[in-house]
Amino acid sequence: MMKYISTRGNAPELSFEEVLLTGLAEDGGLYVPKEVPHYSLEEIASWRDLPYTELAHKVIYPFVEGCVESADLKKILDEVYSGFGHKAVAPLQQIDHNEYVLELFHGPTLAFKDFALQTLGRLLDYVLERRHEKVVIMGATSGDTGSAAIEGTKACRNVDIFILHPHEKVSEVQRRQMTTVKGDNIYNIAIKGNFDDAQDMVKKSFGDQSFLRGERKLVAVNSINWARIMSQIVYYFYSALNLGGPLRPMAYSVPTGNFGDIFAGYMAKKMGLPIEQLVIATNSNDVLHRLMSKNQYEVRPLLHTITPSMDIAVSSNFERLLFDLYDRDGKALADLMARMNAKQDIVSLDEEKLGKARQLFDSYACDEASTVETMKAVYEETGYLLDPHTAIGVKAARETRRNTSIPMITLGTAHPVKFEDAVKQAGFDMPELPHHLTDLMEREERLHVLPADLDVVHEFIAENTFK
Ligand SMILES: Cc1ncc(COP(=O)(O)O)c(C=O)c1O
Ligand SMILES: N[C@@H](CCOP(=O)(O)O)C(=O)O
Repeated sequence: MMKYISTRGNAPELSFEEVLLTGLAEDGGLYVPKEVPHYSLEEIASWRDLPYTELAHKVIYPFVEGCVESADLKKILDEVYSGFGHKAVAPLQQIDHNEYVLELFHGPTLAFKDFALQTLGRLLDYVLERRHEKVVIMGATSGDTGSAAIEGTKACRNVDIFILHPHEKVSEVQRRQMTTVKGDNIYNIAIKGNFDDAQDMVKKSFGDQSFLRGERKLVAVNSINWARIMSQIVYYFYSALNLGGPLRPMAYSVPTGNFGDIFAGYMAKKMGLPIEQLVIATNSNDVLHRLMSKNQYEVRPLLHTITPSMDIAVSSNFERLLFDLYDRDGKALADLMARMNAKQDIVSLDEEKLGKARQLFDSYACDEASTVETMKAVYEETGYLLDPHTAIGVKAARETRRNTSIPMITLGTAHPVKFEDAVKQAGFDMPELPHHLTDLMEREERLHVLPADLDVVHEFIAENTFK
């Protein structure tokens, strides 16, 4: 059975089931697998003809073995991916010679989050029914995680879900995708603050769960929950196998905020998939690009951009990478994280560790003008409209590419229909909403605007959970 350990080295080892039912570790760290499964090129090559769902089972099962029966996992994955709007689940779109966009927006909420959150919702139901327990979910969103988490868990009988988004800082489609879902167990909280405030409140809540009166566990739906990362690894294998991998290497450019999606790519590489290049593509909230290029970690005030989902300053999953860079030394990492989280000083990494990071990753920060230019350029070249987050990935791919004979795959993280401001700025008409969302703009909304005050939020959650 797979065991999970905390990046800060001072929390109990957990099983998958326990990791699924938590968020941060007791010591404030993030859970990672104690040992990562590794596959030979021959073994990976033998998965070449598998449809997405079967490949997902191959990749995910070792992480959940002992907690989820193989046949039950198969049933869950069949259900999840048969609900996607494209038969290939994650199709590749070619935009130039050896250059591709991996379309990850064919799930119900039109962003890559559906891959993991549809699965996570069903896994939660599976274990909570067995345990006869109810939980409270608290999630922070800069636009996409929220709706995907609500869609993924709305049918769960044993869950109350509270999603915090930054008030007036997500797109209208994103907000409506969250606030129009009907359900007595769904609560949308618009925080008068930014995404980092919301994420900070969620993280602090794991440290002190007294507001749940010892009656409920708190569960995370953000990528601090390992179950999110696990499902996101699959599409790296799927896309590589579709382009001749693992017998030839691939390069990936990943629009990055919380570092979850690109960390999944790093995991795929650790598991044996030949990945030659991983590009961290950021918007003007470029804390990771500044760290990678100048060795200066400095959290600056958050900027509100036309790529709201990437408006994130504290990139949670980077800690999981640092844990590996610091040779899985929990004590060293706890010290480093204390300095990084103090936000008073500019923190530098040990040069040798930074060197390792630079071997693994390139980085690029794309401003709004270049984002819009890239949307226009790719449309002119191919007739294909990118969402602005994906455009950042494409721009970063083109600026940092090391070897043009290796396929470069940008993760297409969302559908452009979610981002009217960017689409209009680039001079395009809005694409139509897909069939299941055609009346989205007429549906009734439900949300609660609250100050960015943790006590007020806890009071609201307790009031509604125990009413
Ligand atoms: C559309 C879109 N692109 C990119 C990202 C960044 O992904 P990550 O936070 O996993 O780095 C997000 C949000 O997380 C997103 O919603
Ligand atoms: N970009 C996300 C922010 C949260 O990231 P997560 O992957 O950790 O859930 C969003 O759109 O909500």
